[in-house]
This record gives sequence, structure tokens and C-alpha cells, in this order.
Amino acid sequence: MASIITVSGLTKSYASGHVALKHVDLEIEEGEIFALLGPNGAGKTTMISIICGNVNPSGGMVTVAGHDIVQDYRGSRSAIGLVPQELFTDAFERVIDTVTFSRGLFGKPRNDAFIEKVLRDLSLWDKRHSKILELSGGMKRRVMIAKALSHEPRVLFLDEPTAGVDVELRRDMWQLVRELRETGVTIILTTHYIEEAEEMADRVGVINKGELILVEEKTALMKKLGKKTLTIVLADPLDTVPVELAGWDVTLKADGQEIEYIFDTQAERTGVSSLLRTLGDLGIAYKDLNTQQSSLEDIFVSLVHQEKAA
Ligand SMILES: Nc1ncnc2c1ncn2[C@@H]1O[C@H](COP(=O)(O)OP(=O)(O)OP(=O)(O)O)[C@@H](O)[C@H]1O
Repeated sequence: MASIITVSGLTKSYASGHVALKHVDLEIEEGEIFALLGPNGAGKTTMISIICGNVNPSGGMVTVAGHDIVQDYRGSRSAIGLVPQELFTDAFERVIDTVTFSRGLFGKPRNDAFIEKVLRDLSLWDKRHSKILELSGGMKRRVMIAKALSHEPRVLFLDEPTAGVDVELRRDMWQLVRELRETGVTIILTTHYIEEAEEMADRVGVINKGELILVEEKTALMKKLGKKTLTIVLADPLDTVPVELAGWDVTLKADGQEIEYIFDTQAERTGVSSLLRTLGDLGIAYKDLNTQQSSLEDIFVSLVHQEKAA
């Protein structure tokens, strides 16, 4: 598939001296959903802002739909729709006016049929005459997306589309993004949430401290990330791990009061039920069980280690 965005050797040092991006190379393919995953301050917004022409790069090159973002800013910017992190819009404007106006900002001729399609696709058509301040939070987000799509961009950036949004609204947003992709728009979103990348993305890039440490197909990445820890709280403490448990990756914790087992959630057999059965056979009683997903932080640490080792 052809690339629609090419980022090469991109660096950014802010005036404060802070280096927010370190020599980032990335190709985004036309028609894909790409998730940029990273903790706070990793450099996600900086990267998007540079590609969209809102922040100047310190070095490197970016092209969008064949247009250099510096030499041909207008060409590249007109290929992009941006939904920023902060929701801001003209509270007293009516939905249809604000979306029509956004299209005009890009010098595109008026096209009522297209604006109607965008509003219908986003389930905003019935609300087209409402003032923005009268809408729910979820609808305001949709208006931001409609504005970003109003000039028919080929690429849509969503900067943390579901930050601070409840679970139901998050699912709606995921569905919406998938539907938008069906219309042929390439989508790049930033997120802190692994599950968001898991739900939506075709490929995932992990950024940490300004470095793009990994870019992978989502399915391959989820295999790496799919580790869980099972904690078995014992009725009576153990001194050592019984030899019969040698086949499982277990360790004793909390002065022998807990057994911790790390397993791969994607494996055909996780080993959880056979482990519990074996404990039963050995007469080892337990009073509680809980499982925990590896935290994003753990995953980053382990990815960074893996990168260094490689
Ligand atoms: N205008 C600026 N001047 C100086 N430093 C900045 C500026 N903007 C961002 N930074 C710093 O650059 C780093 C990357 O910030 P950025 O907003 O790109 O991260 P992010 O990955 O989007 O984080 P978040 O998930 O919190 O939005 C941070 O350490 C931030 O403090």
C-alpha cells in the first residue's frame, strides 16, 4: 500500500532546551488506522502538531500526500483534518454554520450536499440547527470531528479522542472511527489506552521520551502485551515453591502467603486451570485469587529493555 505520510529524521527541541522528539522515522499507509501509544509527555502531541504545521520542526522532513509540510504548507495542511485534544468551539454557533464555515477556511467552494453527508454520518443531522452549547459532551466531540472533515481531508488526526470520556461514549467513538475508515480516510490517533489501540488500530507505534521505540501490526503487538499476573492468596504460607509447580512460571510473594503466576493471555492454554488443579491435588488451600493486566508502564519498561537488548 502507498504511504500517505512520510516522516524522516524528525526532531524537535523546544526553546526550553527540552528535546521532545528524537530522530523519528515513520510511514503511514493510506487507508489505515494508526495508533500512536505513549505515556504522558512522550511526544505524541508534538509530533501531530508538527505534521499539522502548528509547531516548527527542529530537523528532519515530513510529507503529507506528497506535499512537504514546510515548503508546501498549504498543500499538506489541506490534506489534513485535525481533532485536537481540547474541545473548543463556538458555543453560540449553530452546528451546520460552524461546520460550513470550517470548510470555507480551507478555501473550498461551498458544498451543502457534502456537509449534509458529514453531519448524517456523524448522527448530527437532526441537531444541525442546535446551538453547540445545547449539545451533550459526546455530540460536541462529533461536531469537532465534523469540522475536521468539512474540507474533505485524506488524513484525520484524533488527539486522544476518548480522554475523560465514559465507557459507553468511548465505544461509540470507536465505532465511529471504524465507519470513517470505511469512507477511505486514513486515521491517526493518539492514546494512553492499550485497549483503545487494541480495539481500533491496524498498526500501533509506541513512543516513549521522544523516541519511536516500536511500530508493529496490532495483532503482533498484542501478543507481546498480553501478559497477566495471577495472584493466589494462600490459606497457609509456604516456605518454598513445591517441585510439582516447576512447570509454571510462579514465585512466592508476601512472605510465602501468595503465589504469583505470570501468564500469556493470548496462549491457547494459559495454564491457570491446571495450576489450580495441581494446588488442589497437593492439598494447598487458597482463600483468594485475582488477576491483573500488566500496566502500560510495565509494558513500556519491558519494551525499552527489549529494544536495548536487541
Ligand atoms: N511549548 C513547549 N515548550 C517546552 N516544552 C514543551 C512544549 N510543549 C510540550 N513540551 C514538552 O515536550 C514533551 C512532550 O510533550 P507532548 O505534549 O508532545 O507529549 P504527549 O505525548 O502528547 O503527552 P500527553 O499524553 O500528556 O498529551 C513534554 O515533556 C512537554 O512538557
